[in-house]
Amino acid sequence: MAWDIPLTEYDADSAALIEPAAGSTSGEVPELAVICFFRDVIDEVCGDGRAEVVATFTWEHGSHQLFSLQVGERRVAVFHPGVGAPLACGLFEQVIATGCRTFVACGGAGAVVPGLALGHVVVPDAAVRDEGTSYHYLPPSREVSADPAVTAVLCDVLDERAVPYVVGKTWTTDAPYRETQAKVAARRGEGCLTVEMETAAFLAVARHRGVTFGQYLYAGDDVSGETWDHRHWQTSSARRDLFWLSVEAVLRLP
Ligand SMILES: O=P(O)(O)O[C@H]1O[C@H](CO)[C@@H](O)[C@H]1O
Ligand SMILES: O=c1cc[nH]c(=O)[nH]1
Repeated sequence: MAWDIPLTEYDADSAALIEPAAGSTSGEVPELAVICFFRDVIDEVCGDGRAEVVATFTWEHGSHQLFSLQVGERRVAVFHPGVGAPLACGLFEQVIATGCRTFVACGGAGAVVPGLALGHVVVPDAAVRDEGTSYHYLPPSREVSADPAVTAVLCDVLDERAVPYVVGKTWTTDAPYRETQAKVAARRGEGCLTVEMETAAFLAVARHRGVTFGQYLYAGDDVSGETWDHRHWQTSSARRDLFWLSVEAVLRLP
């Protein structure tokens, strides 16, 4: 059955009316950036003047700061993208327009497969596009893949640090409260390890804008069983570790 769905009407030919504006900057913007979903870790690492604020992006709900963090001899930008693909990609677009070119994101995700322990690291090499944002950046397709060269660098960092991980597909959804048992089983059947809300869209924007992007996820809550297991996933110590692994990875990306 063919459905008449607006999201399939990708327009590759005409220019957008609104281009993302660079944020007003108050310092030098690093080319390397970590997109960090963990507010607690950003506060700990960048808060109270520990990193310089080099740009601010204001949306209706509030402001997002772009930090410049000194790491050894180099500087890495850090920002929280908000939750969900439209907002996260809006911020991603603005940060690209402000000058960052190479990105590693770190975030949490639900475990779709049983046995993925809390905190276990997942490197997504593809994402199922069960969200809307990516369809405005790439022609319709079921999945979008990550850049294998970037995935290889992210894996090298984990190998060198002896961090256990798995490489695989993630399911990007817009509706975390509509992860039904049947949907979870179907996504598991097509090879998904995790579910989250941004990866497919980030990959699509990165490809459209020609910037380098990779992502680390950690297994948080568990949606693989008959009932949801919260696992207190937002208290996992994996978050801080994943942030610093992301810093290390972005410093290695060309
Ligand atoms: O913990 P983070 O990385 O935010 O990840 C997941 O959790 C949020 C939903 O609660 C979405 O952002 C989803 O991707
Ligand atoms: O989108 C998400 C994120 C975490 N856990 C879920 O079950 N879904």
